[in-house]
Amino acid sequence: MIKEPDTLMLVGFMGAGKTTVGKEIARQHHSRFIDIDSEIERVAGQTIPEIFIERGEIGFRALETQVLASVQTFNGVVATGGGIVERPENIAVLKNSPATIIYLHGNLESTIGRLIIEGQRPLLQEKSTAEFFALWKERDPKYQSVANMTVETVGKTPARIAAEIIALFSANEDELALLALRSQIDAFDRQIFKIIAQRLEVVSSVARYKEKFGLATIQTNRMVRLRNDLKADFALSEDITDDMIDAVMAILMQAAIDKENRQLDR
Ligand SMILES: Nc1ncnc2c1ncn2[C@@H]1O[C@H](COP(=O)(O)OP(=O)(O)OP(=O)(O)O)[C@@H](O)[C@H]1O
Ligand SMILES: O=C(O)C1=C[C@@H](O)[C@@H](O)[C@H](O)C1
Ligand SMILES: [Mg+2]
Repeated sequence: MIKEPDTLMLVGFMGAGKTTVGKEIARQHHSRFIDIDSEIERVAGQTIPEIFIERGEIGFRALETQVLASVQTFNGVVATGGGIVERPENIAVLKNSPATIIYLHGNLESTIGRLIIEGQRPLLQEKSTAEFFALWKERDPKYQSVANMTVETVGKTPARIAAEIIALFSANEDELALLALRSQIDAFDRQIFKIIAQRLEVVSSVARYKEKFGLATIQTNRMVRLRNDLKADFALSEDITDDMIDAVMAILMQAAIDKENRQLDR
């Protein structure tokens, strides 16, 4: 299916990284890139916020449908706008498209965080958090329904996501389901290590506290209690065994002790 598509189209919620990752795929793969939002701005001679103000969302969606039709055989990477699945006629175009369509899946928390930093998206300004969440839930199955493959983006850099997508070009049809699952696993691994890094940041503050009050780095009672509490909390899980908790906590605690000792120069 994926084999070096003439047209690779990215869909997903606003802020999922379609523009950023699309440009990165084009850079790494030496292909061309087009962004439907930029094309709309070029055709209209206005920015997206201006189009929303002057023509309303309906006017914007009409332009979007027009531009979507014009990029169906674009030779390269196409980044769509987050609302490309809003109109049923666009969904029909995407379902019948000769393009290979990838859904860049993310999570609401990181997406909203990025969009707030950026501003710019009219729908973000006018919707409450609850409405935004509802929009997310409503669009997710629509992106799934038009995509040939879903790539999980949480915790991954744009360069990593781009490389993952390029690697799909040499995969055969049978491998795609497996690669979609691995895409999720790779995202979890990144999240796990990000949380470990955050845990170690807190360890730094603990070290400063211990220094201030002259406490020992190793608090044996707490280390034992921590493991026992975790074992109790995960007692019903078949996968998180006591042995696993002991092994993982041994690594985390050693990393914490090393960090505290480095920091306190002990
Ligand atoms: N994987 C990522 N990790 C960190 N930041 C990212 C990632 N992907 C995108 N970003 C950042 O998030 C912001 C939004 O990204 P981008 O504009 O590519 O989203 P989009 O999917 O094209 O959104 P829209 O549907 O509104 O066009 C940008 O500031 C970008 O740098
Ligand atoms: O999610 C949406 O509906 C939108 C996303 C952006 O890409 C722009 O197309 C516009 O801000 C609307
Ligand atoms: Mg974009």
